[in-house]
Amino acid sequence: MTITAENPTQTADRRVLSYSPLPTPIEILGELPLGEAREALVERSRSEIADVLAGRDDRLLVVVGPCSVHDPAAALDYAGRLAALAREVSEDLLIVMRVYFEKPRTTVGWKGLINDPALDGSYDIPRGLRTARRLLLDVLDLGLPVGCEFLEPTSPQYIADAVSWGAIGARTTESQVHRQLVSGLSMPVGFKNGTDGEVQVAVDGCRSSASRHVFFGTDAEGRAAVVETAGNTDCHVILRGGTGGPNHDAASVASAVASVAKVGLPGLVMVDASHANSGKSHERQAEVVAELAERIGAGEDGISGVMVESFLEAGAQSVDAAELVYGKSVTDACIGWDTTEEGVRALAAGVRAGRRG
Ligand SMILES: O=C[C@H](O)[C@H](O)COP(=O)(O)O
Ligand SMILES: C=C(OP(=O)(O)O)C(=O)O
Repeated sequence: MTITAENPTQTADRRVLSYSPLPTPIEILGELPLGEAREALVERSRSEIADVLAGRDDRLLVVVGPCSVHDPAAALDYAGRLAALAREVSEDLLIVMRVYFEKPRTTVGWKGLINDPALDGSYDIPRGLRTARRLLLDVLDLGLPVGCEFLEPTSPQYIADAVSWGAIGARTTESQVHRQLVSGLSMPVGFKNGTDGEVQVAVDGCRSSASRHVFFGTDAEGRAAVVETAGNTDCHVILRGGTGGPNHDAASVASAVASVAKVGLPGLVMVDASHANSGKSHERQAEVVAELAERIGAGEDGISGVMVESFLEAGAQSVDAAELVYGKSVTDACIGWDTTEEGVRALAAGVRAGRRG
């Protein structure tokens, strides 16, 4: 039998339907360059975020924005409002916009704007990469740093230069592939606790990613490559609750802080007000944000950051709806803009009160 690229062997790829080439990272970066002004913002904000996460800056990091981006225009509209709010509270809060393009699913579902930008199963990933990168540049132009979850091991090659903070989700926090990836990322990265509520896997993720790793990857030309990384020492834990219930309460935070401190990490964690900490209810999420603001104001230490899922409209809608409501999440329910302003201002007031106390 003749060995060809289309038919390299009889026994492999029996379930692969097709391969189609992606543009290389260098092509996309060349089409949509970061440029000096945005680069300066990314550099500055990464270092400010690292300072907050290590307790060298007494502000609170707030990663806030839609559960997922499905409509770049609505995301940019949101970014314009958030940029103004971020300026208003900048003495107390360091605001990073959640601009999530990759969605890890419990089973199956829409996997985000990069995977399926038309939301219709056409999976135009090259278009998704370009749309995502364009949006990142546009958000940076508003003066707002951006946070993304990294899911596909090669996607950071196309966008990570524009990202100031990264996340590894609950479903991948225990994955060696993702820990290796983080070890080479240039920005601070948060590891979520596992979906079962286990915090140690996130602590282990931080420890693993702080190390040098050698692994399979791709280079900027899109070639398969051996990647060697130096390790990322700016990693932290995110408490998102689990199947056993929430873990945003003071006792859970103190216990997580003890776990991170035990391995020599700064004794600080981020608390996700959404996901299993809100039972995916946006109404409950607003209450969790208010509770966290109150506790920070009362002098509780240990919380360096808060994550909030927020969009223009409250709630969520099905991605399959015939007509989508503008500015409403197609994944998890988000708090709406008015509630977001209230919550962010409450967190800022909490930080001020905590400093006085
Ligand atoms: O943040 C988003 C979701 O919680 C996550 O992607 C899992 O979603 P699913 O359980 O609807 O698949
Ligand atoms: C998927 C997310 O969260 P988690 O990994 O905590 O479920 C998310 O933050 O979008």
